[in-house]
Amino acid sequence: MLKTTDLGYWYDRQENSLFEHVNLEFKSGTSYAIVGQSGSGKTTFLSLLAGLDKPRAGQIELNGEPINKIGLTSYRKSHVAIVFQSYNLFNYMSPLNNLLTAMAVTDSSHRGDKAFATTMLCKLGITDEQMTKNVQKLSGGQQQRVAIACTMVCDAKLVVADEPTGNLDEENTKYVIEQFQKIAHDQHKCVIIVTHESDVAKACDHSYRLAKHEFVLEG
Ligand SMILES: Nc1ncnc2c1ncn2[C@@H]1O[C@H](COP(=O)(O)OP(=O)(O)OP(=O)(O)O)[C@@H](O)[C@H]1O
Repeated sequence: MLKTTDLGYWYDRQENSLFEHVNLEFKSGTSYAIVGQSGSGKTTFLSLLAGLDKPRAGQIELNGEPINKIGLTSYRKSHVAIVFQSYNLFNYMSPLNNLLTAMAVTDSSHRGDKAFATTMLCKLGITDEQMTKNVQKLSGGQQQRVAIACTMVCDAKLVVADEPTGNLDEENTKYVIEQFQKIAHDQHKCVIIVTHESDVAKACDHSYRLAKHEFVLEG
């Protein structure tokens, strides 16, 4: 589904590149973890895959089409759903309205379908009462589940997450990872998660370590 060819990125000078000549493939229906030391370039790599930044070298293709040809704005809108460590929800809205907004701004095929949004929130353990109160009144784990539900109601086939369990306790981490696995396997999406947590990496179908400017498959 997603393919990088000779991908390279550096902030100041090419001699200080974070990575170069990265040739990887990410498939639908599969989850991937990206691990590596702090500062190695994991978030930067994820931001390229998400179309938030442009590579310095090489290219990224979605189903054979370079994403810069699709146009990064339209690529992000139609094909990518992002989950952040800090949830990034509209904090003046309810969980339900967050989902309805996500569906509207991404032109989801479920746009306006309140029943569908309710079902997805319910699947993620958000109660009827929690769905309609301000999202800030929910715990961190519950808010992250709402953020994940947002990716489930969008049509985007690529779901990228940057440290999605960074603020969560063990129980919520386990739950969140189970949901990402369901998104990959049941919704047949490609899920790519940057993480520092070995349990999260182990739960994914494949894990790449970014070390010494290269991505190495670990498991
Ligand atoms: N806008 C920027 N300008 C210059 N250097 C940057 C910028 N953003 C990040 N960097 C540097 O690029 C390197 C990689 O950063 P990145 O955030 O991708 O690493 P990471 O592996 O995700 O780190 P962490 O695990 O700590 O989140 C770091 O050394 C960082 O200081």
